[in-house]
Amino acid sequence: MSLESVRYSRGSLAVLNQLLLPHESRYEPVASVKEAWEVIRSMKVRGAPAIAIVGCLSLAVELESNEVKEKDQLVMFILESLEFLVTSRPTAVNMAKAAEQLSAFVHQEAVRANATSESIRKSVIEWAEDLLRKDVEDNKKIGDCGAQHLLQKVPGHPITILTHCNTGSLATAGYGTALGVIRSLHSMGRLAHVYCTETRPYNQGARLTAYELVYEKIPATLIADSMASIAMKEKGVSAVVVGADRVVANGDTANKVGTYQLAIAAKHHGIPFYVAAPSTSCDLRLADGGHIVIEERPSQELTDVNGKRITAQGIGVWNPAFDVTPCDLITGGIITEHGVFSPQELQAALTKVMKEEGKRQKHEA
Ligand SMILES: CSC[C@H]1O[C@H](OP(=O)(O)O)[C@H](O)[C@@H]1O
Repeated sequence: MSLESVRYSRGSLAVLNQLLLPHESRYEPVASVKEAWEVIRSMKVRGAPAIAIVGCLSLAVELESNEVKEKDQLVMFILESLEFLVTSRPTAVNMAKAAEQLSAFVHQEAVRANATSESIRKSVIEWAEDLLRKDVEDNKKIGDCGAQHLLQKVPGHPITILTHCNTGSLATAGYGTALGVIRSLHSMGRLAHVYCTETRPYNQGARLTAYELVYEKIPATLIADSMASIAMKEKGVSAVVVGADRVVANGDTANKVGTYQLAIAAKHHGIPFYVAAPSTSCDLRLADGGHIVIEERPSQELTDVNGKRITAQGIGVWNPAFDVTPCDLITGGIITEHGVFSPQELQAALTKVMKEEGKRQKHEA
């Protein structure tokens, strides 16, 4: 069994088919951008960071294996491929952000003196490989920084966490975001227990998070989504920590559907509510959550269980894959690889980091 969402070496990419977990651990090859689009759309691969990583690595694999194109043709192929990958799923920002950054990078590379098809092809492959490496580094920083923050701010140790959906190694390149905080607390010996919600209708919690927690022998209990409020009331939950698909400028956060009601329940019980997200999941171009496109998925995900219909024909179905938690309900803060910020602090903090990063890159160029 494995917890790696992707297996990559230059010229070769395989993804763990998460639709089969926890019963079967099957890696499926992805040899092209088109195949990546399919595995993302079908949710064989899911999770905001993992979507961007698989998308960009699929381009790298296709560039590695195809004959080298003429320079202008190559640039056009790369730009069109990235544009296509962004259409696979609209709510998580990571793929769109990576596509925008990689497109700008390709334009820069293409106008360098002595730029060739080969130099462009190689630099794009290396960019995609850097994304994979950096995600694991970011997640470990999120985990440790979030754990330290919780130990300082949250009363009552060891700590009990309630989390939603799957934000672990199966949603990222490894370690995870909210589940990264849980991993870090566990490795410090300061985690009492985890309550993970089943997360209907895809069951990321029941099928994926429970699998990760059992795999690493982290003490945890699975609850139905409907049990979250009573768990907060009766199970000594110290904090709620969830992931994110898109955190916008004012701190409003799109995450798996059901997150919004967890934040409302946490507020009612006086339990701090945290979002754990890398800066790659932050979109400062959107002022507030009202601008986030919410993906609606096929009705069969609600009407069927294991391929068998459980509801009457003719019933209407609404299946939004995400909801938006307003920033005022994110009472604990937003845990990033750069530190923990209140929703009000986030935009200035990330803008400062981006400026410093820009200066560093200019200095290195
Ligand atoms: C590491 S954040 C993962 C994030 O993505 C999940 O959505 P999906 O399973 O539909 O891709 C969920 O919202 C998680 O919080």
